[in-house]
Amino acid sequence: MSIEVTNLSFSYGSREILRDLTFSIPDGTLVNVLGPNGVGKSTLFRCILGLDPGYTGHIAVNGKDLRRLSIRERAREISYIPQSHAPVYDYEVVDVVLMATGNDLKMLATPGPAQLERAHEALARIGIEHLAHRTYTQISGGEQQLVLIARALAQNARTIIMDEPTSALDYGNTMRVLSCVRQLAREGLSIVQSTHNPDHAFLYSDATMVLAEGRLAAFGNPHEVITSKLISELYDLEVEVNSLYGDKVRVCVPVREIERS
Ligand SMILES: Nc1ncnc2c1ncn2[C@@H]1O[C@H](COP(=O)(O)OP(=O)(O)OP(=O)(O)O)[C@@H](O)[C@H]1O
Repeated sequence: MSIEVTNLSFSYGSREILRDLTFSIPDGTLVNVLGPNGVGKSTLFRCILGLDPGYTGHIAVNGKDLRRLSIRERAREISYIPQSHAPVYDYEVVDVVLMATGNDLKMLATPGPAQLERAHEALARIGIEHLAHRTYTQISGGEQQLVLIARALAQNARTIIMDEPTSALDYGNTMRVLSCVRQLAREGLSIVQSTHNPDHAFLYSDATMVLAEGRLAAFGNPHEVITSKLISELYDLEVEVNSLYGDKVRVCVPVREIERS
């Protein structure tokens, strides 16, 4: 089991954000987390990453109690791709990826040929080896996102957490990044990503987790979880889920907009 969360609650001061969440994410699963702005998706990720240690309950990553892992041990189990970011790396792309390979080095040791090979392998795996010697701050937002995925891969962790990985991307890059992420899950990695687009959950997830008012409102197969009723209530908007291509794919439509036109 990649991630096991039991009775997780978390508060900022007296404000409870997450209330009694219990769920398990098996290996090789792509999970999309849906929920309105401010519901606690990033907070949940921060707890699982060990960045908000003040939670109650129990979190195990790849069978290991999160509280017992050092920062270095956590980095071996789980990698993180943050929400859209201001690029700070004025380095070559390959060096940005190389930085993630340090978790298996001794203290103060510098990366060597093995780590460099791993960085190039990760770039090749994501199909962006041609960017290796470009300056990170001078490539596009979509390319930067792909570099961050390569960086997460080079970290060699079995579990990847992605906080709205496509929020800054155009349509083409969004689909390319999500498709790449799905392929990685098929190869055995566990990936948990937040999204604001339920259509993406239909297209690119094995399971959908829905957070509402601090609680786990639903978790399971996207076709069973994402219903017109749930999405309408979640976003306070009249939405109808429609089926396309013999129900191979479903899409959400805000019906009021159609009635007006
Ligand atoms: N450091 C903090 N101190 C106090 N409150 C915080 C802090 N960080 C986040 N919050 C609050 O906790 C709640 C959950 O925030 P969080 O960022 O987890 O939501 P989210 O679901 O990821 O939102 P979004 O979809 O907008 O990114 C919000 O109401 C937010 O204002």
